[in-house]
Amino acid sequence: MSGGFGIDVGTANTVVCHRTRGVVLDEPSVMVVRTSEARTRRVRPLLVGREARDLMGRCPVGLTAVRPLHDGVIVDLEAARAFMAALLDKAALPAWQRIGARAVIGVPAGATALERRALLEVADEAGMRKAALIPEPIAGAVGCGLDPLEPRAHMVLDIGGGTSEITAFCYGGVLSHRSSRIAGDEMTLTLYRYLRAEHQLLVGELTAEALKCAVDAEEGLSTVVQGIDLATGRPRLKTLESAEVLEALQPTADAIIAALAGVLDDLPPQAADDVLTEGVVVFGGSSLLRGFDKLVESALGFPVRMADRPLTCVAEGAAHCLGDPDVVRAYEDTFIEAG
Ligand SMILES: Nc1ncnc2c1ncn2[C@@H]1O[C@H](COP(=O)(O)OP(=O)(O)OP(=O)(O)O)[C@@H](O)[C@H]1O
Repeated sequence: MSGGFGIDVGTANTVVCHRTRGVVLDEPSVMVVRTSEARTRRVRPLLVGREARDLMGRCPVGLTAVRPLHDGVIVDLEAARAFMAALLDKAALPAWQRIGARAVIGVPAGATALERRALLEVADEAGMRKAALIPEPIAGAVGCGLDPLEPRAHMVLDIGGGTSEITAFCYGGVLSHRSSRIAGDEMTLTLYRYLRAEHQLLVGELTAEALKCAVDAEEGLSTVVQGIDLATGRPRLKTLESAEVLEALQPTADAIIAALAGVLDDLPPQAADDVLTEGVVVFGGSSLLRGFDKLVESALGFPVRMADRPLTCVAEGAAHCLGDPDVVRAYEDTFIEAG
C-alpha cells in the first residue's frame, strides 16, 4: 500500500506529508472564528491557515483568531476538530485519498494520554481511520535520516513554536528526555517585552516575530521596526542592530542550552560518547534563528547538525514510518508523562 499521511500538528504550523507525493499541506495552526462561536461546539472557521494568520493582531470586533494548540498539544478539542477539517478542505485533499487512509501523527514526547487521545479523535473525525502516534523527536530524527532502531545513541533538539524538546534515544527506546516551554513563541514575546521596556515601543506579535526572523548574526545587519511610541501614542520607527536583538534573545537560548546539557548529563558514558561524536541534530522552525548552531557549539563544545528541512522533517519522518511500522511499534510506549 503506497498511500497514507505523516502529520505534524504543531503549535505554530501544521504539516501533512503524503507517503509518496511529499508535503501536501504546510500552513500556520491558526483560524479566525466569530467571537460568539469561539467556545461553542458549533465553531465554524471563517479563515484558516495563512489567511487567518494575516489577520492576527488585526481582527475586527466580533472576530477572534484562535490557535487550537498550545505547547504542542490540543487545548480545545472542538476548535482542533474544526481547524483540521477546514485545513484539509483548504488543501483540497480528495475524500477518496483521506477517508480510511492510514496516518502516523507526531506528538510531543511528553504529551499525556488524554492529549494523545485528543489527537487521535481529531484524525478520526478527519476520516483517517487507522492513525498511529509517534513521539515528534523520533519522527523528526527519521525525517533527518537517523535510524532510531540501531544500537547507537542519537540526540535531537526540536525547537518549535511552543516547546523545545531534547531527546536522546537508542535501539527503540528513550535514554533521556527534557521538554521546555521556552521556544519560538517565548522568543517572540521576549522581543515584544524588550522593545516595550528598553525602547518604549509597542509592536504587534507579527512585527516582533518578523524582527526575530530577520536578524542576521553574521553580517551585522540592522532592521527597522515600526511601532507605537508609548509616550506620545504616535507611530515611530526604530533601527535595531542584529547584535542587540541577539543579546535580548540570549537568556532564551541559554535556557535551551541548559536543557541540552541536562540531557547529556543523564546519559551513560558510552551513549554520551556516541552523541559527542555525531553531535546533536537540530530541527524545528526556531532552529532557523541565525547563529543558533554556533551558540550551541560554543556553549557545549560539540557539533551541531542542522536539519535540511527543519520545518517539515517531523511530518516527513512520520510519513516514512508508514512503511516502517517497527519504528512506530518500538516507540509507542515511550511517551514520558510529566509528573
Ligand atoms: N528564520 C527564523 N528565525 C527564527 N525563528 C523562526 C524562523 N522561521 C521560523 N521561526 C519560528 O519557528 C517557530 C515555528 O516552528 P515550527 O513550525 O517547527 O513549530 P511547531 O512545530 O508548530 O511548534 P511546536 O513543535 O512547539 O508544536 C515559530 O516560533 C517561528 O517564529
